[in-house]
Parts: sequence; C-alpha cells; structure tokens
Amino acid sequence: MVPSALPGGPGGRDAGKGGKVAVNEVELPKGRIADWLAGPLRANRSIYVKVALAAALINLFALITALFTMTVYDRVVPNNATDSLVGLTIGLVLILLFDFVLKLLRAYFVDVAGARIDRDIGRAIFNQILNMRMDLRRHSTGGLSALVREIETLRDFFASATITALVDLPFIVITLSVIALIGGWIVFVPMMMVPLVAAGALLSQPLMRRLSAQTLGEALGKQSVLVETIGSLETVKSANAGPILSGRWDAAVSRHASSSLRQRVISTISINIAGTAQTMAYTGVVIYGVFAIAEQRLTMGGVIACSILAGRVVAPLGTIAHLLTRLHAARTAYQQIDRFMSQPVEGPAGIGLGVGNCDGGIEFREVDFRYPDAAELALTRVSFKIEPGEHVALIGPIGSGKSTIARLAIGLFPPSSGLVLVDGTDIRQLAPGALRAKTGALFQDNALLTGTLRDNILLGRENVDDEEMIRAATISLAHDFISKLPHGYELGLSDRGEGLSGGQKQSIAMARALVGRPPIIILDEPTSSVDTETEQRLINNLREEFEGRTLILITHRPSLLRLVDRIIMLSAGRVVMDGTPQSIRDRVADIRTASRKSDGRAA
Ligand SMILES: Nc1ncnc2c1ncn2[C@@H]1O[C@H](COP(=O)(O)OP(=O)(O)OP(=O)(O)O)[C@@H](O)[C@H]1O
Repeated sequence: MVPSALPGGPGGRDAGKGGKVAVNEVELPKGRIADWLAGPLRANRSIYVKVALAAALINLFALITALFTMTVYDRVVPNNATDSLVGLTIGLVLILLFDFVLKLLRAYFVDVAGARIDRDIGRAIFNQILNMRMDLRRHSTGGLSALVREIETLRDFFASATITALVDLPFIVITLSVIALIGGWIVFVPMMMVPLVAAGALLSQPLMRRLSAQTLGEALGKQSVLVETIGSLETVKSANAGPILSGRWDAAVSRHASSSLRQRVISTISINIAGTAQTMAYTGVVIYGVFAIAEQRLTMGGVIACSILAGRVVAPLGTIAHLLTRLHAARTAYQQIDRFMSQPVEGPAGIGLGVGNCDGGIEFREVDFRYPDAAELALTRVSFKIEPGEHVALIGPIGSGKSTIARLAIGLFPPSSGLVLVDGTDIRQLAPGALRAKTGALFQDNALLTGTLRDNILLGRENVDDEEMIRAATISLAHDFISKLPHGYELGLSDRGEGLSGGQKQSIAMARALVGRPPIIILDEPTSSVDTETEQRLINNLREEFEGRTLILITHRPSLLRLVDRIIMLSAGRVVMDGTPQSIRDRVADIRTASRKSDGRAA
C-alpha cells in the first residue's frame, strides 16, 4: 500500500454524553455559537441587514401614521382644511404603499434566510451522520431523525420574528419619547405596562426551560417508536406485536401531548398578558387623555396619536414575550444538535492517509473490543495476520465475534485496545473512505437503497463501466434474473429493496461487493439466503474471482470452506484455532474423540 495525504474529516472534539431520548440541559460555552450554526447565520448577514432596515422603516412609518392622525384631528378637522387633507392623504397612501412593499420584502427575505439556514445546517448534520463514529452512536434511528427535524425549530427562531423584534426594541424607546413629546406625563401609562409584560415573560422562563427539554425528549421518544414500527412492519405484523407497539405509541404520544400542552398553556399566559397590557395601554391613554383634554394639556389629535403609539410600545413586548417562550425550544434544539455535532467523527483528526496500491494484508494485533454500553467484550486479545491474497474463513458459534471482526477490519468501529492494520498501517490513520474504496463488503443485512439495480450495484463505485457491472452481476448470479426483467438494470427499487426476494437482494449485494475488483473482499454469510444448488454455482464462480485478492469469509456453511486456504475459529470473542482447513478438521476430530472417550470413562 502506498499511503498518500488526503484531506480527512474534521478533527475530533470531545463527545458529550447523550441519552436515547433523555434531553438534559447542557451548559453552553458562554458567548460562543457553534460553527455549524454561526456559519449559516454569518452567511445570511446581508439578508439580516436588509430585514433589519425594512423593520426600522416599518416602525418609522407607524410613527408617521400616528402623527398624520394627530394632524388630521388637530388641524384639518377644526379648520375644515380639505386641501391639506388631500395632500396629507396622498402622502399617507405613498407611505402605506411603501409599508406594504417593505412588509412583503421583509417576509420574503426572512424566508430566503430560513431556506438557506435549513439547507446549510441540514447539510452539516447529514455529513455528521454520514461520518459519525459508530461506537459513539447513542441515538436510535427515530431519535436521530427527530433531531434532524429540530433544525426547523432553530430555523423558525433565527429566521422569523426574532430579527424584527430585535429591531423593534430600540423603537420602544423612540416611540415612548415621541409620546412624551406629544403628551408629556401620559407616557407613564404605556411605560407602566413594560415591567408588567416583562415580569410575565421572565417569570415563566424557568418553567418553560424545563418543559422545552422535556417536550423535545418526548418528541424524540415518539419518533423512535414510529420509525421502529414502520421499519419492521412485516415482523411486527407476523409476530402479532401490534398491541405492544400500540401501547408504546400511546404512552409516548400522551407523554408528549401532556408536556406540550403545559408548555402551550404557559406560553399562552405570557402572550395574553402582553395582549391585555396592550389594550390597557391603549385605554389607559384614552382615559388619561380625557382629563388632559379637559385641563387643556393635550389636544384630541394628541390623545389619539398617543393611544396609537402606546399600542406600538407594547406590541413588540408581546412579540418578545412570545419569542422568549420559543427561545427555550430553540435553545434545547441547539443544545441537542450541538451535542451531536460535537461528537468526534470517524477517521483521523485532520489529514487522513489515502490508500494507493493496496496489497490487501490485514492484521489484528491484541485487539480488544467492546460495543458501546455493552457489559462484555465482544473481542478479547484477538491477534492474526492475513497475508495479501490469502483466503481466510472466520467460523464459530453465533455471537462469537465474526461479524465484529469484519466491522473492525473496515474501520466501522475502532478497537478498544490493540491495533488493526491494513498493509502494515494502523487503519485509524487512514481516511475511512479511502480504505473502504479498496474493500468490497457484503454484510448480513444486505441493505439496498432506493434507486435502480444499477445504482445499487455501483454504489460508491460510479466510475465503473457497464461491462464490469455485468461481470460482477454474472459472478454473483444476479445477472440471471436481471437479464429477464423488462427494465433490466434500470429496474427501480423502493425503500430497502422492496420487490426483490431475499436471495435476489443477496446476489445484488454480492455483485456490489465484487464490482471494481477491490483488493480486499469481506463476505458475511454470503449464501445464507440461497439454495444449495445456487450456492454450488456461486462457489464455482467465486473461486476464480478471488484469485490474488484477500478474502475474509464469515460462514456457518461447510461447503463455502472450499474457497479458503485458512480457517480462524472463534469462540466467545477469542481466537481458539487458526490453521489450514485440514488441520482444523483434524483438531476438531481429535477434540471430539477425546471428549467421547472422557464421556465413556465418566459413564
Ligand atoms: N451493535 C451491537 N451492539 C452491542 N453488542 C453487539 C452489537 N453487535 C454485536 N454485538 C454483540 O457482540 C458479540 C459478537 O457479535 P457478532 O455479531 O460479531 O457475532 P457473530 O459471530 O458474527 O454471530 P453470528 O454468527 O450470529 O452472525 C455478540 O455477543 C453480540 O451480542
């Protein structure tokens, strides 16, 4: 193998602790937003400036409209000055037109920013999922997909009323100043509403924070049940597991419904406090105005302008109260996504080594391995060296660690201790993609993806030509049935290869492992879904195919052992025998004879 420098994934950061659905509050590093969120927000800076500008102008127009009303009542009505009214009306219509256009533009820009945030954060999370270290995986499939959905909560928070509300805040002070200028002490009426609304919003915060975390955790739990059920519908039906899953679903839904109901009640209370305060400010100004007019401290137009402006003071507070209730949902979503995004990705930090000419030598040196959260080691002190071009079978009872070795050999999991080497290089130094490009692997789940048969065979090796695809499919016997299909290799498969039999799926997965002639082939139970006659034909095809390439074959089928020149036998995660098929057979026979003898003596 000739290592070459390749850009690897981002460097590992410390993993946070995560629960499947438990959402705990996490302290964020103060004053710093993570790059995955800060980047998209920064990229939208110019849009936010436009939105802020539009919001500022809209506020200004609101002030002008109030002053227009005052002028009409104080100057036009008493003097019957219809000429001035025409001029004022034309001015107002223009302002209203501007206001209308600006509000449309503001909404449009906010949506554009939202769509970009969605796309950028979504891409970052998807890449993190693709590169995630399997040993750090803590989320169930449903939990993970629910987490991705939380982007919407963040998007809504950052791309909607937030910016407008932030711009509205300084206008509270400006509007209060204008009220004071027009009506003097009357300004205290709307001013008194400010602490009332603020207190309503702030008092609900601790509860909202707790409820947001709880609601999100329960949403993840609900999604887990849903995804698990849909993904295993056939098994669920055949095992008659419907009632159990319905029970789980009902429990998850009612837990989620009850906490989101509580969250909504609290949020509605603080939003209604703001609404009531707005009405109180308006009517308070009118009542105060009656006395002010009587004492000739204020004109009728002044009172009306002040009442309109009083509403403008309290309205943004209402928006902020609403935002504060959403802040916690956004904060919880941010913490959860950040915890996931902070997990180290697979592959070496920074630059990973590429794999040039791969000879195909594989070595396990004193490898211990424990699955995440597992009590027992799945592999204990496993050592073996497979020379380039050697054909090795891994055999042993179920759960003895055969598939685990295959997973470690292609770097899906790093060893807990010890070394896994390919051509003498620790695979933790290799870029995972580069290593897997040199490996053809068939695992037990034979996962096929949505797309054509061609897409599924060429998955990850799109540069391979049709001739090579058909060659691989012919060897795996997939060509036998594909050539009889009306659409042939263009047949579209739906979710997970529905529409194909188990054996057909397996032969497609086998063709995928063989296509492009990778120097290392790993086959985990490659004939578990086929009949003995097909298996025999496959063995004949594969014998020649494996010539000069390294093969790790995991099997319970003795017939497949004809393809290998060495057998490694595992038991309870340890290598118990390692030798040629003949030597293993002899030793097994010796052990059986010895055990029969000792049984006989005991009898
Ligand atoms: N994803 C996982 N998380 C936790 N433990 C696992 C996981 N996969 C396997 N194990 C455990 O690791 C041990 C080895 O499993 P492995 O799949 O390697 O066995 P195997 O020899 O391939 O079995 P089989 O012949 O049934 O395929 C088993 O005890 C199993 O329970």
